[in-house]
Amino acid sequence: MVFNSGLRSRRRLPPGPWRIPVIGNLHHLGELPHRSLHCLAEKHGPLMHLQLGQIPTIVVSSPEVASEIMKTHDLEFCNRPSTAVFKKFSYNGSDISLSKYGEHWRQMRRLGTMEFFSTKRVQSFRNVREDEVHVLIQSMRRSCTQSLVNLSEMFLCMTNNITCREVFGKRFSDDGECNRSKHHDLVMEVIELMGGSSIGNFFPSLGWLSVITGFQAKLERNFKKMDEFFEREIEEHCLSLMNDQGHGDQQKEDLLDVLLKSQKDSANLGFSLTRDHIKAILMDIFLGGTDTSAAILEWTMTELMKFPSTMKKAQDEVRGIIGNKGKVEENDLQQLQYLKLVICETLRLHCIVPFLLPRENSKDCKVFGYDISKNTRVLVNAWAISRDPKLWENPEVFMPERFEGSTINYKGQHFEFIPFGAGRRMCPGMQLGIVIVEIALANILYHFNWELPFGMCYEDIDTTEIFGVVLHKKSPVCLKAKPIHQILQHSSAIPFNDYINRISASNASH
Ligand code: HEM
Repeated sequence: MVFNSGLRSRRRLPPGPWRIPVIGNLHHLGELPHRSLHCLAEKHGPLMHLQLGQIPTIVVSSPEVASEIMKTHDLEFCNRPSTAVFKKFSYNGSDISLSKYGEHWRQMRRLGTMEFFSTKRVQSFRNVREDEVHVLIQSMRRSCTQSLVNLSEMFLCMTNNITCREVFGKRFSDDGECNRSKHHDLVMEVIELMGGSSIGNFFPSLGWLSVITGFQAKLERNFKKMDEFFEREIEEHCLSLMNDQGHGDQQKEDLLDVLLKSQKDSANLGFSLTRDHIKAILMDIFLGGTDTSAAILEWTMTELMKFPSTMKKAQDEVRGIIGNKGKVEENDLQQLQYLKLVICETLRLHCIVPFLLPRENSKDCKVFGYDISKNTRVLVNAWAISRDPKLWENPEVFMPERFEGSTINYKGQHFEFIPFGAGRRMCPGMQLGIVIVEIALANILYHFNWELPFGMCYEDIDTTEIFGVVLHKKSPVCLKAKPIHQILQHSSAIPFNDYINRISASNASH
């Protein structure tokens, strides 16, 4: 079924409109023919028109057009589309990430920027992150004696625990291990639903079919559980604030404390913050903060295992700088310049939010000479842009050195590399997410040597990507961990640096 393109033909969009048979592909965004989109982009240029069901959509695959959309015409293109799933989980557009552009979004984004994404706030959670990384390292130590370490699973648990502590001031898996809690599973189900696609996303007039397929019921069930979880925590926090057991100390405040205080202080805030607004922001933080950092860690370890000399260089750096201090702390991160390049390269090669979040234009406009009608959906294919051979030398190769001395960074100024998006709707949680990745990665490289499971060689490492809102690895990263300090204990006569050299040499000989 093909509908009117919605694009006026004064200058036709090459090569379109492409009509993707979405009916056969409704289950999951991951099944959208992403790789073929990449090929089409290569063949047909930087701007492609697709007709996804009833929704006119353009896919942007070049930095020039991305810059037109997210810089020159940012104001016209900074709306988010409204789908059934987005509406539900954003409490009808009450949040930051999925709300329509306008006064409400501006107020919420300002509140976020001032109160929870600021450098000061990010630093106030330093202890939380360092504690949870310590828990991660201890859990890895315990599990590595018996079996392979499932890093994918542990990274997710760690990021979920960090988010819970930042938001609610407590951990939900209280056994002191890096384990799953029931909230963890719930968050993962919701993220999957967000990445999935119901028929209503592409054929709004057929939205009722979601009831028959069971999608609607699943949506309602998960939303209800998440909402009940938030309600319980809000009630508990309100009670403790009423009893004046709120911490008072800004260093110890959790994000829900901050939101509840802002709600009380609505005169200063300039608008009234409702309970739905608060729950919508909590949803943003859970969905934005959990899966993304875990996926970056998962891909970084995969690439480091594929490139042992890069692994050695990163380990040498961290061990050389930290010496026998026993752990990496956040104060040390500034010195770990190579580690930062490694993370940049992971973000380039495995763009974690491959299509960014979808945008929509609020009025008719002209981009690169093409007329684009109001309400056209825009997907920026940041994944394809950061692997484009016209922009990157050997784009499929993991090579952190390419960023050495380069002015290109991920802060939204360089459109060939936009893993956090750009413009008004750029990710505000970048700092919060990156510091988790840095501190966790630095510590796992410092504390362990990593080996592939017995009988496996580097060519066997699976790098198949699963496309959802977040780009995951098809198979989990399971590795053999050799704790450095155990080796040290067994031969205490040899100085630490000799050990480091010896261990690094054994790593390099792989
Ligand atoms: C570290 C990994 C992360 C990555 C790769 C990432 C990526 C993104 C991307 C690509 C967007 C869409 C930008 C656009 O449309 O131009 C986005 C938006 C957003 N992210 Fe992140 N993000 C990360 C971490 C976080 C964290 C930790 C939080 C919150 C705790 C967060 C909260 C948000 C919010 C609220 C938005 C919506 C902004 C708006 O629409 O105004 N993100 N993120």
